[in-house]
Amino acid sequence: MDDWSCDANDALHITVVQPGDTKPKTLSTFHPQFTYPIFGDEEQIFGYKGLIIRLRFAAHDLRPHVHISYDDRFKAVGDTTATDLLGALKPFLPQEAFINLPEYEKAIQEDIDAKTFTPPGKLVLPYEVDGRQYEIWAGSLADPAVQKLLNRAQVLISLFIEAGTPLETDDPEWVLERWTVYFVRSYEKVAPPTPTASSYSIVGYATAYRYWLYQRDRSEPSPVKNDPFPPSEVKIAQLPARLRIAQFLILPSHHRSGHGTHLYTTIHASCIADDTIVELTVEDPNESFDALRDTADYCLLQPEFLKRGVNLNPDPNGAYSRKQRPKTVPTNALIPTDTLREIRASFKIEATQFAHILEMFLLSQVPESHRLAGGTNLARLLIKKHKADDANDRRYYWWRMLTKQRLYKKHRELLNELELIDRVEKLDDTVRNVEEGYEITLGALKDRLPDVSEETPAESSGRRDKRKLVVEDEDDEENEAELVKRPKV
Ligand SMILES: CC(=O)SCCNC(=O)CCNC(=O)[C@H](O)C(C)(C)COP(=O)(O)OP(=O)(O)OC[C@H]1O[C@@H](n2cnc3c(N)ncnc32)[C@H](O)[C@@H]1OP(=O)(O)O
Repeated sequence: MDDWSCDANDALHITVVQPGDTKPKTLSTFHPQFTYPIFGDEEQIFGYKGLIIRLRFAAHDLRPHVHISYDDRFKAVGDTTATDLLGALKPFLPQEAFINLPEYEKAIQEDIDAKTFTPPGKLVLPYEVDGRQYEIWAGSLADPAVQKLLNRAQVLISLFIEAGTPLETDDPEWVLERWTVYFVRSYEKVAPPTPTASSYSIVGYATAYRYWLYQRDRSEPSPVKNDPFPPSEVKIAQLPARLRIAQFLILPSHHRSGHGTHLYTTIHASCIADDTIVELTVEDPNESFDALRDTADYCLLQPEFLKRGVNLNPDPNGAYSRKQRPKTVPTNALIPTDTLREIRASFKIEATQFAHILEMFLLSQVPESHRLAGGTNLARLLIKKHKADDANDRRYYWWRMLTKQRLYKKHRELLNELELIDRVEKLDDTVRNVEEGYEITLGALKDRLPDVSEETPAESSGRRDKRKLVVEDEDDEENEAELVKRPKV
């Protein structure tokens, strides 16, 4: 029976086409990353030999088509039958994808609107990569032209984003506006292959929606009303909101050329320019998106941190000269918390993401020879702690304490279920994993940014306020088990 089974990811070919001299020509072909939403968890198709499911998209307007071919098909034996391919594909593709191939090819070759096609919405950013021109356009999902394109593109979400789900595009207009589905697509402007062809070709797209930010003035009594929602005088799209990136996709043929970064920074720039948006968030980012976002946010924030002299104070509240280590992590004396709050608010970066970028930056300010990556003697540091002779060793000590403080606060419930010794060990392992993840990102950024890690750190502003709580104490500096490698913690 195995002979009749094949890997669904291999069988599915996604092809981007343009009109050619006599019939459509292929611009790029690639396989999906996931087919489990369509063909089940095993991602296997039963009952075909030499199966090819070709999913074509017109390069400019994504007109879709699916074509199935195979050498042989399993003849049913009892209840055992070949996978119903059309039945599996139909819920994921627009009806228009199921016309016959000659009809589709004719539509591509003779598309009289192609020449004048421009992506719906507004041009937000033209840019160039390796001498080729690209553009990012943005439009509201309430625009029917945007809806049409999104409906055609959405199958790609199931095929490339784990647990990604298509958006509902037939919601009432006020919902579509609320999601302000801030929709960004990136198009490559290519020389048209025929006089009537479009010069646009898709590279990727992203959607983002406005998440209403509840800000109640607690001095006012709460007015409970039973009026219809939304009230007619309220424009949902103008209420204070977080912008949340929901789907984000660059086609495999264009990976690692900076398009994802252009798309992300364009969305981020639009947030900064929009007074109604308070911060940018991301829905369930995966590891590669996190890598992209970390590098992009770091490039954005690093110059600001340097300009504002952000660094760790190696001697908070004179701790170095005292015998007793402070009982709590003296956050306000270690880092300029007011300045950082201001930077975070003006760059509209979500709190945990900001903490990651800040930790990464503060780590980079400790010369590498004083960090784990440079082989620093951690055992000795854990004995000397805040009294280490070298200011950079103390800076690194306090970096670990600050990072542990955040991790402890975030995972307090989980950690408090553990015995003290296990808790300490777990936290220590976690901070180590976080540090390793930061070192990977800092390494990836080396070519893009000037290396500032060996610079003399500025002394802190010496604020004295204390903050409650923190990591247990850290005679416990033996830390903890895992909360995962390269964890987003
Ligand atoms: C909210 C969500 O939708 S989460 C889901 C995100 N989307 C997907 O996973 C769909 C499939 N994948 C993709 O669409 C793309 O791989 C993306 C969007 C994740 C990345 O897009 P790209 O255009 O390749 O990113 P870009 O070229 O701008 O990369 C910028 C940096 O991010 C990091 N990066 C990007 N992709 C990866 C990866 N797969 N692994 C590790 N690091 C990565 C690298 O540091 C890279 O810089 P470098 O190439 O100089 O090393």
